[in-house]
Amino acid sequence: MAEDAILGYLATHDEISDSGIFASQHGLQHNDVVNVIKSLHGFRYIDAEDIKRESWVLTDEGKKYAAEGSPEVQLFLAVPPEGSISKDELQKKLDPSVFKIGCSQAGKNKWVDMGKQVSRKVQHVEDKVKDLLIRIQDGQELRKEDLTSLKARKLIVAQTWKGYSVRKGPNYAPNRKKVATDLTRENLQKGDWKDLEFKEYNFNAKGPPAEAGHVHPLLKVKQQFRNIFVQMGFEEMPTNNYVESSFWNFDALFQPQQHPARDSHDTFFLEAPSTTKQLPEDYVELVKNVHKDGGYGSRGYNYDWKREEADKNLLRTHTTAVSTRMLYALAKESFAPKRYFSIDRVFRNESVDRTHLAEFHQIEGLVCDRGLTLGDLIGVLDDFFSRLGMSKLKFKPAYNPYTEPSMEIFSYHEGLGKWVEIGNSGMFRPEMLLPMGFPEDVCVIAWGLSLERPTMILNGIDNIRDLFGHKVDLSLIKRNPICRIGL
Ligand SMILES: N[C@@H](Cc1ccccc1)C(=O)O
Repeated sequence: MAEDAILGYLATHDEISDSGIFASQHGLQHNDVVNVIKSLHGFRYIDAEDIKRESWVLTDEGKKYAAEGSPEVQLFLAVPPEGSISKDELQKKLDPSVFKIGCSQAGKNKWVDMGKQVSRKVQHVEDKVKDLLIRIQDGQELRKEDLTSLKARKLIVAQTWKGYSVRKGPNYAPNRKKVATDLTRENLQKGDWKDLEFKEYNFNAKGPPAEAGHVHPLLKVKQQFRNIFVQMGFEEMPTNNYVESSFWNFDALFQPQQHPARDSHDTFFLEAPSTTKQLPEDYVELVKNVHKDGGYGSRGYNYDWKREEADKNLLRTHTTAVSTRMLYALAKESFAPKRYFSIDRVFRNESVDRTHLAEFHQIEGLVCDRGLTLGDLIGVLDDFFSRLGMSKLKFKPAYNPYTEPSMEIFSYHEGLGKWVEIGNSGMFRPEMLLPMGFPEDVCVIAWGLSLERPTMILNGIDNIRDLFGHKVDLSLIKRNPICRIGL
């Protein structure tokens, strides 16, 4: 509207001399007119020059007197027309500031006699100050000396008014050409892109301000787990790389090479580089022997262990590969009890559905000490999960190639009214620990769970794709302000 008015006016006039007057003549808001002027000026439709005017506005005190009368008149009216009033009486009738200012101004004006008793010297007064203030409110011009006295009494302040004078610019046209902001499929199909004028990028434009910091629920829950581990005296393990060799992911864990998990149906193998460059040769030899022939009181698997299988690179399928490397390093030092945890990404060649993704996060904890028992494992798990608010636990015997005994962990889900599997656990086998070089009486209890599952339960999410990956529900992130991460 303002744009049509400005361009239309310039079609028949040389100049808009004052944007403020133009706005009020055309029934427009001056702000809108200014915005349009800036935009048209940017595209050189018009030339614009700043104009400034000083104007006067009432201070809060000034506004009060314009409404209620000046203090001197309020004081005068409080003095009886005949006789007198004691100063104390008079003070009680007025506001403290009105009394103070009123006394001095009315005294100066010679309206009243000020002593212990106050009496009128004149019968009528005019409230000149109030009249002047009202005239300023109405936008009228005042004499210089009146302005000076109101300013001295801090009843008015100067305000600079800014506006523009406007003339036609080099690109002037009575209507602004519509500039395209996007190149659409239709533009390409119709071929009209050739005639389109595109809006230039504004690299100085600022994006909408973020309302607050937000954190992804997975990160938040990850931090909660971290806090629990740290409270229980666990140290975080370095989580290494996503690419791992089959050796560290499987062989070192006494997982036989024919195990179905080592199939490409279950595991992502790397094409390039397809094999690892380096393995600790002495240790590889010990691992090979325990698979083939056993030892350390074990009969082994009695199969033809192949180095090529161990060399194959893959995307690690569990964070137990992280624990394995850590334990191997630990076994080289003189023994001291340890508690470790890791939370990081793992990959499995699974078909993706509401509850499964091909990549997810695992949380893994382990305790390494002399003479640990299954009771210690159950006790640690009980402590760990009750800190998460899951105090009803059930354990079910299970099988893992690297743990014996092994237990699946179930928790009673009040909302669903049933037991749900929340993790897997066990005591690492001697076939895994002894080739690393641990003393025979050292035991390692360990457990692992997914990060996504408790996050989904805690956030009431029933489709994992809303939580993780390229289809993530962004409003979910917005509902998780960063201040609650508890860092
Ligand atoms: N690695 C197991 C979890 C686990 C960790 C440690 C001990 C036992 C089990 C899994 O991926 O499910």
